[in-house]
Amino acid sequence: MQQLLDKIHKGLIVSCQALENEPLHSSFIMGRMAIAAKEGGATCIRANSVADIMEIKKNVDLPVIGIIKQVYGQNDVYITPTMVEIDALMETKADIIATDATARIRPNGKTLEQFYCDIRAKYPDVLLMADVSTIDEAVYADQLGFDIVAPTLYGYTNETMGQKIYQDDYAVLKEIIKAVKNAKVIAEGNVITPEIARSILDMNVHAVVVGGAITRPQQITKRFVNAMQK
Ligand SMILES: CC(=O)N[C@H](C=O)[C@@H](O)[C@H](O)[C@H](O)COP(=O)(O)O
Repeated sequence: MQQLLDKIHKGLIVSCQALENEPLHSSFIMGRMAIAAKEGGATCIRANSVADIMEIKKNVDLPVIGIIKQVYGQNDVYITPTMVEIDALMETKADIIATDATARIRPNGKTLEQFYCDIRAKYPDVLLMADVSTIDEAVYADQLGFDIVAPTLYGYTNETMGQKIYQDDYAVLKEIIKAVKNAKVIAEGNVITPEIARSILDMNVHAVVVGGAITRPQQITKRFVNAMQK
């Protein structure tokens, strides 16, 4: 466990994800993305779905943070929301499992605390990453016993919609780093330039996750087009 955390310390984690509605949706392509990330120096991959994780593990020997994005009806919790997705991720031998750790009630009516206890009862040793959206949620996830806390959902909940990690001189991230006592803090979400990644690394985070700015060409293209139209 500690060995794995050491391995990813201060490194770049590349999120290789493309949902059904995205142009690169394909496990084959995500596997190639992971190879490219490794060639570039990434220390870890974050990936969504059993198929993508299996393909990525076939192609690279880097640790993988596994998630399953699954929407249940009208419920807003979609990152590894229930035990069904945890069980499936355990089968893939994902090295770390990430889940929504916001204060929202989960699809099956469970609170985060109930869900956390269920996971720990069944898989006591799994490395768990909490995807949170606020400072309070980061503190709570740390108190529950999550190994890693990340502001992945900052900007994606009703309370935080549209906020970006780099705004206000990284105020929210800085507060999370200060408030979290035991878990490792990993920066994730809207790290869109190497300069932002560098600034964040200097703030005593364990590692940095970059997704779209590396693996979503539609986002990269848009950023160029927007800049050129100014
Ligand atoms: C909010 C949500 O569902 N985030 C997802 C979580 O896994 C991914 O779609 C993001 O790409 C990932 O968090 C990395 O962030 P960014 O792509 O901004 O570097």
